[in-house]
Amino acid sequence: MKSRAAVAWEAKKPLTIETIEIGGPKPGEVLVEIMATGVCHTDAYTLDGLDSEGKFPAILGHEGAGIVREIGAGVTSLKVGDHVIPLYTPECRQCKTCLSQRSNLCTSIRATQGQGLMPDRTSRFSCERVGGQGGEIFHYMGCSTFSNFTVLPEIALAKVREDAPFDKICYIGCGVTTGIGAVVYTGKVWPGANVVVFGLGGIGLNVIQGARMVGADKIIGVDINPAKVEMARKFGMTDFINPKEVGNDHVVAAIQSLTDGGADFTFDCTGNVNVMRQALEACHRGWGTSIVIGVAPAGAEISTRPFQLVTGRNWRGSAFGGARGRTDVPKIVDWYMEGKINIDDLITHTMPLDEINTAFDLMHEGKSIRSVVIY
Ligand SMILES: NC(=O)c1ccc[n+]([C@@H]2O[C@H](COP(=O)([O-])OP(=O)(O)OC[C@H]3O[C@@H](n4cnc5c(N)ncnc54)[C@H](O)[C@@H]3O)[C@@H](O)[C@H]2O)c1
Ligand SMILES: [Zn+2]
Ligand SMILES: [Zn+2]
Repeated sequence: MKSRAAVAWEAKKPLTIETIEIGGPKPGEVLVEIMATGVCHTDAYTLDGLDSEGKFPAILGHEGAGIVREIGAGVTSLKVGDHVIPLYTPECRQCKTCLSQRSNLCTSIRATQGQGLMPDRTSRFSCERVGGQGGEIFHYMGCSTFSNFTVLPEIALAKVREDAPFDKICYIGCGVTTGIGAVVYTGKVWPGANVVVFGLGGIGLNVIQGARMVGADKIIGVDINPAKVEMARKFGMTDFINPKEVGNDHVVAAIQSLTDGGADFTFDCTGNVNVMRQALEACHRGWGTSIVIGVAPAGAEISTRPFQLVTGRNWRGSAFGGARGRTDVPKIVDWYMEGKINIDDLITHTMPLDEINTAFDLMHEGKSIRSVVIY
């Protein structure tokens, strides 16, 4: 069948809208009509050529929501008409990691997903404009939500309730779950905890509302851009520190004085390795935990004095918020529908597929929190 898609032909070039050919779902696969997709920093990172594994031509996009239109042989957990959110972190419930219940990093299709291919090592996408054999276009993060129709393995789709609006819940496919999940699943933040969030962009705001949802006491935001304060307060931030005002060397001391010695939990949502160090050192001696969410530039390294760890601080990371996609994503959709979390105010821009390059411009100019393409 044919589909409209935004194709990334090479790094640092705008996407172009093409009519592509899609192969039907093979055994264990599902054809999904994407109804809406967010545009995330990770898409921009790959399009900017910063992702060493990035492959071109590709159909980017990993933050979608849509409807099952066709199922391949052997698919049992989904049927035509189901509403779904694609998962770049699948949940097979059979691999060593899934069975361990200790991590969400399912390994079942990791190798082929990283190569831009389906589990049988082929692509379902092709386009006449591509030269070479078959005219193949690569998949991206196993999702490729910048195509109106896409094919995913059954284990990479979360089935969600049908009354939830696609143009909002698509954001649960990455940003919302990354931030809220880091609080709920990775950190297991307790009621009354003091929490510090470094970086008040889309991810940081979701950490803040996750902390509020679980009943954190102080929720301290740290950002070099004071324009972020108003929105952060709306989402639950109680205190704000601007490193440019207190002095970068005094950020840790400022946090210690607000939290009676150090935070129970800190979250890096900047991707800056110097900030990651501050976030660790701002943790309370004996038990404080710092969780790295931000993605650092290729080759960057973190450092601190080992004494920080000897004296009981914990340094952890979180991918996709530690959420097990098929199990936890439907619950997060419920939290949205029940009014426990706010997604509407984070979606600052919407546009049709033809204007998808505008979403990247708005992101680079810092004008959007999240742009959503509606098909
Ligand atoms: N781990 C995951 O699964 C995952 C998933 C999605 C995104 N991410 C990463 O999360 C990070 C945040 O994403 P986002 O969409 O919120 O980005 P964003 O650019 O919208 O927000 C970053 C914020 O950090 C602030 N900031 C920058 N330097 C700072 C500093 N030195 N001190 C304090 N604040 C500073 C900026 O002013 C901005 O408000 C990115 O690195 C992104 O790649 C991780
Ligand atoms: Zn993302
Ligand atoms: Zn698995």
